[in-house]
Amino acid sequence: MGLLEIKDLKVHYPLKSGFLSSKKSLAAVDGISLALEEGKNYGLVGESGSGKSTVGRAIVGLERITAGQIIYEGTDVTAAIGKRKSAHKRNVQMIFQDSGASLNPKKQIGQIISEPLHNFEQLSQQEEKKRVLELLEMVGLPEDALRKYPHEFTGGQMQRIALARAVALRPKFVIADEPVSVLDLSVQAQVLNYMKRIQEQYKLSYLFISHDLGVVKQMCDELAIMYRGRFVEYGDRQDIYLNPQHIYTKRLLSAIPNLDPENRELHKRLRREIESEYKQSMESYLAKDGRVGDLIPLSETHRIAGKPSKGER
Ligand SMILES: Nc1ncnc2c1ncn2[C@@H]1O[C@H](COP(=O)(O)OP(=O)(O)OP(=O)(O)O)[C@@H](O)[C@H]1O
Repeated sequence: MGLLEIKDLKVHYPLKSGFLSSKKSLAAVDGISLALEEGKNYGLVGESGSGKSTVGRAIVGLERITAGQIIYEGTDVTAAIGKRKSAHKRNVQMIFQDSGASLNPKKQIGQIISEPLHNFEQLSQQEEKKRVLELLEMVGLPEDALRKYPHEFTGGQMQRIALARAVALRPKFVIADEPVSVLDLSVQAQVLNYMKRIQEQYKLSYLFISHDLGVVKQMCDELAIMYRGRFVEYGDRQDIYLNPQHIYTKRLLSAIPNLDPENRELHKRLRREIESEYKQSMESYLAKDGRVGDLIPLSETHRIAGKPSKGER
C-alpha cells in the first residue's frame, strides 16, 4: 500500500469579478495525480507561480480543495484534512521557506517544539522535556536553546528548529516548501544533512518543493515537474536529470550553474539552444490551447502514478 495518493487534485482560487462579468477563477492546481511510497523522497519542481506551494498547502489542509482526492495509507482523508487536531494533522507535517515568519516570535523554542506534543500526546512534564531535548539534539542545538526566542537564531538554525517541531510527533510524511532557498550554500548543505539524517532515523518521506533542480537532486528519488498547475513530466531522479523529455524540464536543468570552467562555454551554448527551442515551443502551445503539458502528452512520457517503464517513453 502506498503512503499518500493524490488523485486529480484541483485548487482553483476565485478571482474578483466585475459588476457584469461572469465569475472567474485561477487554476493554481489543475488536475495533478501522484502516488508516494513510504520512505522515499519526492520533489515538486517548477518556476515561481507554477502551483507547487498550493499542492503542499492543500495536502496539509491549508487550502480548500476544489476537486480531487487525497488518500493517506488507503483512507480517503480529503474531507478530514482541514479539521484541527485530525489524525491527518499528526501524520503529515509541513515546513516553510521562512521559519522566521512561521515560528511564533513570542514563544520560547521549548514551547514551540513542544506544542504538537501538547496537542496530540499525553506526556508528563518530564517526558515532554526529555523529548524536546532529544529533538533539539537531533537538529544540533544545545539545551540552552529551550529558553531562547526565534530572533536569537540564524536562518539555518530556525529551519532546524522548524524541522524539530515538524518531526516531534514522528510523522511519516513531511512537506518541505523551499526549506533552504533563502540560505547560503554552506548553510543549505547543513540543513539538508540534518533532514537526511532524520529521514534515516524516522524512515519518513519528504515532499520537497523547490524551484531549483540543483537542490532537489541531492534529496529526492522521484521528481514531478510542474508548470501552470499541471505536471509536464514525472519520473525517477536519474531519468529526469539524464534524459529529460520535456523542453520545460530541459530549461530548468540548463539553469543549474555549471561550476566547471572547462565546460562553461559548452554549457552557455546549450543554454542558448534550449532557450530558443523553449521559445518556439511556447509559441506553438500558445497558438494551440495554452496548455504546455500538451506539448508532450503525459501518456507518452510518464505515467502519472508509479514509475513508467522505459518502453513507455
Ligand atoms: N490565496 C490565493 N488567492 C489567489 N491566488 C493565489 C493564492 N495563492 C496563490 N495564488 C496564485 O496561485 C498560483 C500558484 O501559486 P503558488 O504559490 O502555489 O506557486 P509556487 O509554484 O509555489 O510559486 P512560489 O514559489 O513563488 O510560491 C500563482 O499564480 C499565485 O499567484
